[in-house]
Amino acid sequence: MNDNNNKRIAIKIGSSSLTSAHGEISRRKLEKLVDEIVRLKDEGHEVLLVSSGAVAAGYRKLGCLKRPTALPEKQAAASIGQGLLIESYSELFAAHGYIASQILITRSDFSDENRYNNARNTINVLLDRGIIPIVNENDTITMDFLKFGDNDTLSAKVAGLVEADQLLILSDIDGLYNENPNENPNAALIEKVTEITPDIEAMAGGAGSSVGTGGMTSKIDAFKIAMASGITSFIGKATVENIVYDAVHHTAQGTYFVPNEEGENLDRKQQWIAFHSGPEGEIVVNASTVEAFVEKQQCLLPNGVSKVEGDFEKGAVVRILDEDGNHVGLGIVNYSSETFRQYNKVEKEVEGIEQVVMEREHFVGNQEFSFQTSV
Ligand SMILES: Nc1ncnc2c1ncn2[C@@H]1O[C@H](COP(=O)(O)OP(=O)(O)O)[C@@H](O)[C@H]1O
Ligand SMILES: N[C@@H](CCC(=O)OP(=O)(O)O)C(=O)O
Repeated sequence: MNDNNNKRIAIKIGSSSLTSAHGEISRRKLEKLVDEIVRLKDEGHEVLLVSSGAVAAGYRKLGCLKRPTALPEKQAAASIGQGLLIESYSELFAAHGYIASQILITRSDFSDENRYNNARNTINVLLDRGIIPIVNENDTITMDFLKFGDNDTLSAKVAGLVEADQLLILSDIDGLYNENPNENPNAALIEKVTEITPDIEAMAGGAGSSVGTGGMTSKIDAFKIAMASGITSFIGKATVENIVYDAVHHTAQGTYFVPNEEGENLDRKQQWIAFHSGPEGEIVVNASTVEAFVEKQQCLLPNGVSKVEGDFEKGAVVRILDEDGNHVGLGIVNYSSETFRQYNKVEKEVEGIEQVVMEREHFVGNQEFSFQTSV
């Protein structure tokens, strides 16, 4: 085992891998996964869980016969199920001498950079002290349009936040198939992906069970985020014996997503810009600026900005477009929209406007991350 390379492991477990078909926690499924996670802990790994299952574990006790679809019922079910889930995890880990902790987050916690960094500090303290943090979206209080929406992309974002060495997504399927296996029983398993191309995206379909949420589509979105953050990830079947241990050691059946070493490796600030910030406006830049700034990595100068959309302050994240409206990237601007407008109006001479519109380390090129946001 290579301890140094695989020290910090993030594991996402889907609803169907934790609950029975009748809307209850499956003690047997949970016990099996906890036992395998304990084996990693005993080997010295730090482990963070992103666990789904709050709605699936709670709807029956709320009096619903199947997983509710209306928001208030789902939120009420999550309020019951989340407590039960954490209680079960805590008991099972405690039997092996480990402590579990609960972290519930909403998208707005991450869109504020200070709160984002604060979450990281908290999780790092827990991991450093051997605790197993268990993350879920705060389903009970989050409105649909403010949601991360699925725990697949949430797990990749949290893995990036804490600089995990690996992300394992455990599901009810043993990997990515070249077609949705629900629709084509002859679909073939893909063992390794080094780049998420449109062909790979086209393979992914929706959820397979009545409790699953994002299906393979949100998992591919998650792997895109993980790869852009330089994290190797895996998807495999939660019920397979020793899946956790074997996946960490790259011997499990499933699909591994391995980032290209020369590819993008967004640091934490760039991850925040790309996945969490939410741009506040747009700047349109001319063709020679796209070439100079993006391709040749030169400075982005004020006279390259031909148009500004929206109202934003200095320090805001903005979307950069070319003059044909194509997305060029996202980044933090050194001037407000007001200053840009004045500069363009007053013959390019505004006091205080200096040379650089955006620092390179505050720019993320070319990636459009548009994910679904409803559970
Ligand atoms: N190309 C594909 N390869 C594998 N599974 C796929 C594919 N397209 C769609 N799926 C479906 O995605 C399901 C897993 O997602 P989901 O039901 O959301 O599970 P979870 O609760 O673990 O997140 C699989 O059971 C399968 O039915
Ligand atoms: N946050 C929700 C689960 C959202 C989700 O992504 O579910 P799943 O597709 O089962 O991983 C819950 O705990 O019920």
